[in-house]
Amino acid sequence: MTALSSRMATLTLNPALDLTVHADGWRQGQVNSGQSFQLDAGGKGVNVAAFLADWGLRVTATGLLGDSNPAAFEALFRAKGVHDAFVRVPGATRVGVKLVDGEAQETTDINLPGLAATPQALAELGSRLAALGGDHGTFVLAGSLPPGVEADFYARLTGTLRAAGCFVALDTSGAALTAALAAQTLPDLVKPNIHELEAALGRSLTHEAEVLEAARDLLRRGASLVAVSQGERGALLVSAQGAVRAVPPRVRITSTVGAGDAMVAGLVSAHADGLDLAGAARRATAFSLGAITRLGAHLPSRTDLDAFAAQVVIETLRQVEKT
Ligand SMILES: Nc1ncnc2c1ncn2[C@@H]1O[C@H](COP(=O)(O)OP(=O)(O)O)[C@@H](O)[C@H]1O
Ligand SMILES: O=P(O)(O)OC[C@H]1O[C@](O)(COP(=O)(O)O)[C@@H](O)[C@@H]1O
Repeated sequence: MTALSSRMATLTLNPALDLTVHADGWRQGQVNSGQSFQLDAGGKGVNVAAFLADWGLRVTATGLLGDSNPAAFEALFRAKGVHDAFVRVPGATRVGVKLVDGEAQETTDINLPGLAATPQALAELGSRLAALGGDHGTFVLAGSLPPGVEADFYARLTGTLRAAGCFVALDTSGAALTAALAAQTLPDLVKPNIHELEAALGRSLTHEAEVLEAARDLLRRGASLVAVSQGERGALLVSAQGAVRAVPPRVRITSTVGAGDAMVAGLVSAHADGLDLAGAARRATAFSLGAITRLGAHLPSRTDLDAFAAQVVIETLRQVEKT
């Protein structure tokens, strides 16, 4: 097989067991009563793999997984038919706390650092990635880097994978995103949210024109699609075809956890299907709407996704050339 294979791989160096607590009207610094809780296997690449598998694609999930609490991940992979290529490492995968206030329609996330990666674990992961590179044409590199991993990990891996002819999508934050965006070889697809992009570039992007200019700069430097998500304001997508804003309809939110991961999965599936920019924006937003209207990384039926897609408003943005 060649790197043009349709198989996709997602990489999660820092998975998380997401503990969602529903506590309507909860107040910071007070004793609160909650209504319910749920524990889901998560982390960015895990979620992307789950969404892609729900869409019907063949997916391998790799990364580093604690060997003392892998059951929820293994059950998720079995249920979705995701090939489990995670390296097991000693210890427990972190828990991520997600506090949902259904009244205020607000989700508060507390993400922890995660298990430190040892040189041995990283070496084993390197071998596994090299093997996957032989028969996977698309790689999604997603999530924060755990302690023990250099900030330029994604930047270097992107260079290696793209040199091998793979399509690379990146969704990360902090120093890892800064390094990846400053690298010689950029990922094909980048999906930061607006706050992550501002932090990575070290400047605020208040006006749409500033976001567009930042995205176009990444295109000039080698990316083929930049999607900047902005929560309920939707997302701005920029490619060689132009720029669009995808505005979601108002929906009843169950939890916004996984909204961005679903968008990444939608964009990757749109790329695989050769959709144009507007089609990709519609598909990706429909995936996000599917994610925020349910708990865990599960897509609704194709009928429901089509209904969401039909409600997304695609605004074409004018190219404002600098004089
Ligand atoms: N409150 C919301 N209402 C409607 N759509 C939303 C809402 N929050 C997120 N989305 C959808 O999910 C996409 C990704 O959400 P965002 O919060 O920007 O990503 P991330 O999870 O990476 O921070 C948005 O572009 C939008 O389409
Ligand atoms: O790797 P990070 O940046 O710490 O994020 C981990 C968290 O992100 C999630 O993947 C959700 O991400 P999004 O809400 O951005 O889609 C959770 O499952 C997980 O707890």
